Amino acid sequence: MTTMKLAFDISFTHTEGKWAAPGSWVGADYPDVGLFTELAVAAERGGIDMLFFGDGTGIPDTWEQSMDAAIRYGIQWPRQDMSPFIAAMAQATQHIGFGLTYSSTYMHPFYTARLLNSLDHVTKGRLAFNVVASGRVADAANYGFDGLMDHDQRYERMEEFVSVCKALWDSVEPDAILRDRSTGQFADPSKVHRVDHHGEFFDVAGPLPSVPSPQGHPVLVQAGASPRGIAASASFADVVFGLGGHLPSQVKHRAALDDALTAAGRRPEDVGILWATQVVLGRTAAEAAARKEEMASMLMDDDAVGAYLSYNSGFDFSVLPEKFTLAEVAEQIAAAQATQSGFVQRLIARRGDDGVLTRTEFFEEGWKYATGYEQTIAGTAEQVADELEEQFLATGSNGGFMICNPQSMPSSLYEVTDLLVPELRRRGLVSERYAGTTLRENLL
Ligand SMILES: Cc1cc2nc3c(=O)[nH]c(=O)nc-3n(C[C@H](O)[C@H](O)[C@H](O)COP(=O)(O)O)c2cc1C
Repeated sequence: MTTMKLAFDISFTHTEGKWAAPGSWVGADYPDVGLFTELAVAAERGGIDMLFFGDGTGIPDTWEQSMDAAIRYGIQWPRQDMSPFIAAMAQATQHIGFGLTYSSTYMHPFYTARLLNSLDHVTKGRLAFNVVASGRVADAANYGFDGLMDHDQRYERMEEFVSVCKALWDSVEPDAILRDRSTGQFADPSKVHRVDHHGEFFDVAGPLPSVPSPQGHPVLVQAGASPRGIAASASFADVVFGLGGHLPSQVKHRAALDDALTAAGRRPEDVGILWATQVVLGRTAAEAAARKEEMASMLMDDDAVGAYLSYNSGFDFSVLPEKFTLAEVAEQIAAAQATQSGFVQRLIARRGDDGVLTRTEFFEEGWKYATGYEQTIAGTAEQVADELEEQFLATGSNGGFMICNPQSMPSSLYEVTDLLVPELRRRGLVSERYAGTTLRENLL
């Protein structure tokens, strides 16, 4: 049987009030590298295939065009560049992989390809690159853009970005380095090639001034969920990061990806989806249910919720009237070239798009979305495993789960490694040990 892969997204261990949650950041403050290293060691001991870090570089300021709410409440901010942290975590571990995010909308492929090549060396072949098409205005302003690039153009740029990275990673052939002490020849010039790329977005000469890394190319991850985003996944992703928590949407996403892969001349069975999934585990169902309720009870101010939603959608929800329909909001979001997936689409999937909603209802739903309350699977290890098994089977047993948004760290990780993983292993759903030495061998 194909086994389920397990990744753990620890991008947000400290934002949205989680820095102060019981059991969180005990004895350490974000971004203490010691706690991250402790997490990596514990995740590896518990059989997690990959620790994952999303990224965003702006302070949310879409809400009322101000960053005050985000700073006051610690909404999606602060965020470190995780690459040096991954280098540290890799030194304390041997098997677990690391997923690092950079934006193809703002970064340059030469710099990125070179950095990721070095990280693949430092991790000994345990690196994944999550390529994102940033849909956040606050990020744009850091890179000299005064607004968002057109939605589909972000994906045109992403595809070119990735093809340049791949050409650079291939520009030094795996056997180009000779290190022949007897002749003094270091490398074979016939195996090092210029790239000479001239495209719509980038001009890059190459080659990469680097030694080929253990994986050659890091594992490529992509998360776009719109039709154009899925087409981009189909063109290059090794594994897709998909929104979980709503099985009918997941089944649709899987089918759309399969069609896009076939159209791109690739085999659907070669590209798994890791479903973003939130879990709360308890030794009893009642304990888990009570802990899930704690998530929603830690109520945040409307400003904090608005800062979160507006940043992630690229749309200022403070302009909403007292009453509106979701169809009207979705239309305004599309007109603003903001993301076409996420909270509003999720709400439409649940409630339809023609019912009237008040602002208060919208922000209550928004807080549940921000905390992941609605889609959190709470229960004993057996109950959570039942749910994951059902989702895995219904989506083609291809990929696995990205456990996201832990309530508190490190305690939420220990619940997964100590309660859930043993149950999934007992069912033969998760393998007993790492299959190989590189992330590509373990995750794909
Ligand atoms: C599961 C998931 C994770 C994402 N992670 C990030 C991230 O870490 N940083 C970021 O800038 N964008 C992230 N995105 C945003 C996507 O890269 C993309 O911009 C967004 O989904 C809009 O594209 P779409 O309309 O094709 O979905 C994520 C999206 C999804 C669905």
